[in-house]
Amino acid sequence: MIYTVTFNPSLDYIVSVDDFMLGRVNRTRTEIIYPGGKGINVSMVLKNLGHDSHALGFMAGFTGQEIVRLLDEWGVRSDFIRVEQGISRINVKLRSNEESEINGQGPAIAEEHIRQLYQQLDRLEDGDVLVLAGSIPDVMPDDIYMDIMKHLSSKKLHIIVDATRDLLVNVLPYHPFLIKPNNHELGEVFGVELEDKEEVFTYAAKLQERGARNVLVSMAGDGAVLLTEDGQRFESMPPKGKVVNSVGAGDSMVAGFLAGYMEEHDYAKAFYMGLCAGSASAFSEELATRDEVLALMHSIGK
Ligand SMILES: Nc1ncnc2c1ncn2[C@@H]1O[C@H](COP(=O)(O)OP(=O)(O)OP(=O)(O)O)[C@@H](O)[C@H]1O
Ligand SMILES: O=P(O)(O)OC[C@@]1(O)O[C@H](CO)[C@@H](O)[C@@H]1O
Repeated sequence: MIYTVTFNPSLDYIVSVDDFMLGRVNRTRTEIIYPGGKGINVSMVLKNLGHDSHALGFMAGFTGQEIVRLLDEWGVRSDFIRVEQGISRINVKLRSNEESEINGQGPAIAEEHIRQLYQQLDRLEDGDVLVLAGSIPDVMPDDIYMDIMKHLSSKKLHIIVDATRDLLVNVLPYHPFLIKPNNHELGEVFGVELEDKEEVFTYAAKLQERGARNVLVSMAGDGAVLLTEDGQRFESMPPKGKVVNSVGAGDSMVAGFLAGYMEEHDYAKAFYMGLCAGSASAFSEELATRDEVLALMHSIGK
């Protein structure tokens, strides 16, 4: 079974505004609400790709209830731990001449809630996949993903981590199966700005030296690169298309990679399916569907 954990789910309020102006009353042209948070997006795209998963994490208040309801409607099984205080975030995604985002902090999670998560994770079995994705509420220590990996280290799991800075770096000694920073997040770890693919490979290799098994680095409109544990290197520009809504493109890439890997245990298939799932989400209002992903793979000869 695949499990995703989203510590900090959200309702994504995606609005488009023509010529947004700071300091003025702006009116939306379109508005839509989706359940969000990185692990949740991974679960939703996996569902679209034909793979069931179990979404775990924490939720609070009326927004939390709505996230669970929307996931249920999507056909994603979830078992979120309810936090009594505060509400799950509403993250604002503004589409105008540029894309801007305001992401909330999320409710505080108490020791007791973490204990409940550990109880759920103790049910994982050898061969299961665990996706730890997204930010954690501000008040939490940034070694929580590491602690979870340490706790589960006696099991043979495939653990995927999509996080930034210390939250990501701390897990490396526990050999995550896959990490997926974007090029800016990878650069941030080393205090450099990375645009060029060769440089990205160099720094991805440094994360492998520190313990990551496979390193997938997304580069938005410039595609992605992958360094595998068996020494293969893949790089590609994305398929062609018009960007409509890139929220969740990175999560779609993680879901596509996972689906491709599970279907054929082949890194090439995983890489291209990840790449095209990212682009398919970026090219449509909603998250990628299987047909869209396969059509884009076909368009690049994969
Ligand atoms: N403008 C674009 N054109 C084509 N493909 C894109 C574009 N933006 C994203 N993608 C696809 O999605 C993948 C992931 O995108 P990106 O690098 O933006 O991830 P991310 O920064 O983790 O995104 P997010 O945090 O919004 O989920 C890219 O590698 C690419 O395949
Ligand atoms: O604040 P975080 O946890 O880093 O990111 C949260 C978020 O921006 O990530 C998803 C897109 O990747 C959105 O659904 C969600 O709003």
